[in-house]
Amino acid sequence: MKKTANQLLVIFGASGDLTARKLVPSLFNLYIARQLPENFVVLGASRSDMTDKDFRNRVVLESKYLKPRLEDLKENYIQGFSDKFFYEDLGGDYDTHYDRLRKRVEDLNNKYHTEGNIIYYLSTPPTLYETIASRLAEVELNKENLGWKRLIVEKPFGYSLDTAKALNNGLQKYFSESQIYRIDHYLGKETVQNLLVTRFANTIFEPLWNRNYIHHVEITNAESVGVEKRGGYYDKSGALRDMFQNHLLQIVSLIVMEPPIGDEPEEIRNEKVKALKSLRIMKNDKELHDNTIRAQYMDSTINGEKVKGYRQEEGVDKNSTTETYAAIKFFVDNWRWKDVPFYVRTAKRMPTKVTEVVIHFKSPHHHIFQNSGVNNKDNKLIIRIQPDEGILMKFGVKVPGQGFKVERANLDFYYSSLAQTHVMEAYERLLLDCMQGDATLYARADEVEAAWEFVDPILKYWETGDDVRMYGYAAGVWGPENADELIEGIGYWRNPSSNLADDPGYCVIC
Ligand SMILES: NC(=O)C1=CN([C@@H]2O[C@H](COP(=O)(O)OP(=O)(O)OC[C@H]3O[C@@H](n4cnc5c(N)ncnc54)[C@H](OP(=O)(O)O)[C@@H]3O)[C@@H](O)[C@H]2O)C=CC1
Ligand SMILES: O=C1O[C@H](COP(=O)(O)O)[C@@H](O)[C@H](O)[C@H]1O
Repeated sequence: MKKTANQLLVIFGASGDLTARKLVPSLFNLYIARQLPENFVVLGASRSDMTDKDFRNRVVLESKYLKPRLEDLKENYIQGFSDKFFYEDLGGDYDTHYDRLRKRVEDLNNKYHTEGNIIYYLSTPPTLYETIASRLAEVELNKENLGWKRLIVEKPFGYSLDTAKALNNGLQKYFSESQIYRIDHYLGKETVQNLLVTRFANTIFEPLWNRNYIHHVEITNAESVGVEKRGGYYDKSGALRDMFQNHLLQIVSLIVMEPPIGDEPEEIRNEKVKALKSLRIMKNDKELHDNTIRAQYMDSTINGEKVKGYRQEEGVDKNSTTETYAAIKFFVDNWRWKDVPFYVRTAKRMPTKVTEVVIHFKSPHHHIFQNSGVNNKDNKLIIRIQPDEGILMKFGVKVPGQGFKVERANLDFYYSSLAQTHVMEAYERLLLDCMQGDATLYARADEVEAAWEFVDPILKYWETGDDVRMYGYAAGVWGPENADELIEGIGYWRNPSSNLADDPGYCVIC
């Protein structure tokens, strides 16, 4: 196990949803698992007027989100954990009181022997990221003369290519790139990391992982929920910015990348950047029109319950043109992937919550048996990112009896079968990595910018292009019917609810 140095974690936006729902519960799990360093304290900072005691009550003692894996351990650990939390009020706009913050940091450091090592976690609205970095620098809280300093930056990282570049430049004025950790919680998921192991630790997959054997790649990210209480944020973002630009392109980069020399952070990140830079950028309206589909969910009844349409959600403009569904077809311009289409879709209000990667292999080039290679019976490798994390391989077997009738069989691996292995939550894993100075699972500046380069023309086209359509789909179905037209020659996306049948099983919107 790697060593974790003594340190202080300063959370900006400490009164917010993310702190309570994800960050503190993850720290609690690390605490119970004895993975926090011996000397470790948390200083929360935000606009709200709170004492240390109020903050402890809010995020620890009275929190409904602290649910350790072994519930009966909670009572034994919660008081000790809570004693590690402190709070500093930063006033109205995160712009002032940094002398006071510095004094508090120094006092905590001296009292709790955290050796000058500090992580600053920016969990505020993104408009404040640069302000906070600059104010920290003004009071020299970015200096590494005593202990290291790291800055974790939450998503969204920019709103477009230009704003992402501006943010990178802004932060890099005060913190060096090696100090900046851009979080993407999908990279903290075990199954996303396992993409690398599946590819590069098995001789049975990597030789086939190219245009000679792969027909197309399909990625689905579906959520059954709508925008819930985040309508205000989501309406300014949409599916492409919220999920595709970051989480899904990270998955794409792990599928597309060349083998890294080793498992050092920069070796892996260099290959991911190369992969993202090889995505073919769509240049003209025709390409953008033919290869992208956007849609919004409409009101519907799911399991007898009435469900609002997107435009009726709280915080959403009644005439909103923000997409809750995005499906994109694209190509990767390099030696390995030439002419292999990638199909990626992400959406809210789908029939189920699922994220999966499907590698569709080519048909055998000569069909000896009657029905091999027909009715979509080609080999598939299905990597289930969530839920039921695991890997499913579909291959042809002979149907018992006379003749050579081919049917498809499954080889199925579930992560849960590794019973004694505890799978860390994404935020737990990512926080621990940053505490240990491992940036492998964080996005680098050029990686984020390369992802925006690909997404920017699509966003611009959707915002201002001619003949751009916004389709509707009833909440609870697999998106608009015409999204199937994107998939040439196959005619429909895989139905991820079913591992056995590949029939579309779609509801068509009236
Ligand atoms: N919540 C989530 O599930 C996820 C959140 N994120 C990102 O994490 C960050 C934090 O998210 P979340 O906790 O949900 O956000 P919240 O809206 O809950 O706000 C976080 C903090 O920011 C402060 N704040 C809110 N609005 C303003 C403002 N206009 N000016 C100054 N301070 C403000 C609040 O301080 P106070 O209340 O004290 O005034 C609060 O402490 C965001 O960048 C978000 O995009 C990323 C992934 C998931
Ligand atoms: O970043 C985000 O991710 C969640 C989905 O995360 P998951 O781990 O539950 O798959 C999504 O709901 C949210 O809109 C987005 O901001």
